[in-house]
Amino acid sequence: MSAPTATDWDSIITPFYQQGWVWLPTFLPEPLTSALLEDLQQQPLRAAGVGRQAAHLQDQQIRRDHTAWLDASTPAQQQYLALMQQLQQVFNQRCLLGLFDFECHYARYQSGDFYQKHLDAFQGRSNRVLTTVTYLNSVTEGGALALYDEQDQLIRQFQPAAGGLIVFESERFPHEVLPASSPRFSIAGWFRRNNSLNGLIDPSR
Ligand SMILES: O=C(O)CCC(=O)C(=O)O
Ligand SMILES: [Fe+2]
Repeated sequence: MSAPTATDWDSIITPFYQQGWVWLPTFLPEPLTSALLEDLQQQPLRAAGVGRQAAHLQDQQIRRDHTAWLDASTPAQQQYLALMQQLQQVFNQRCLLGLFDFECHYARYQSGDFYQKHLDAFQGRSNRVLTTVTYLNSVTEGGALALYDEQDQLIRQFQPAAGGLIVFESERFPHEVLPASSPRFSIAGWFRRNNSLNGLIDPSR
């Protein structure tokens, strides 16, 4: 697997610095995208929860995807996590974000599945700094990611493209997954800061 060159990192950092998000339709090399998709299909996926306390039925009104956390247990996962570690270093060196670690899960949306508009982090209540979503297959209809600004105005809808990556500031951009009309596979992840949360447990898992 070849990592992006120095100039490629520029094409990530410059737009991110200007707008707080960046969309890279061809981030992952094709062999790694296929290996990850195959790996996802071996994993026991479970109905995703929104919060620890939320009841399952309530969760289902908000999101319908099935997920499995990556734990570096396969070569594909190791390669992906190594690449994201490089990305973490670049963000830390160039944007001084103080990112401390990365967690991510596979997600499968089947036809009709969605994730209602939400923020991945609430100010002061989470140590999630950056959200990343890597798409493992291309979807031509339905299943777009809609990204909104701080005034709740639509910025853009992104149609999942195999190997594509979006990165955005977790506290700043509400977003939603529009109902899928065919299977949609991705890896959603979060770069985190090592905050002390005054006894609050980070609500990520
Ligand atoms: O899959 C996507 O495009 C976004 C998923 C998402 O918002 C999340 O898992 O928090
Ligand atoms: Fe999200």
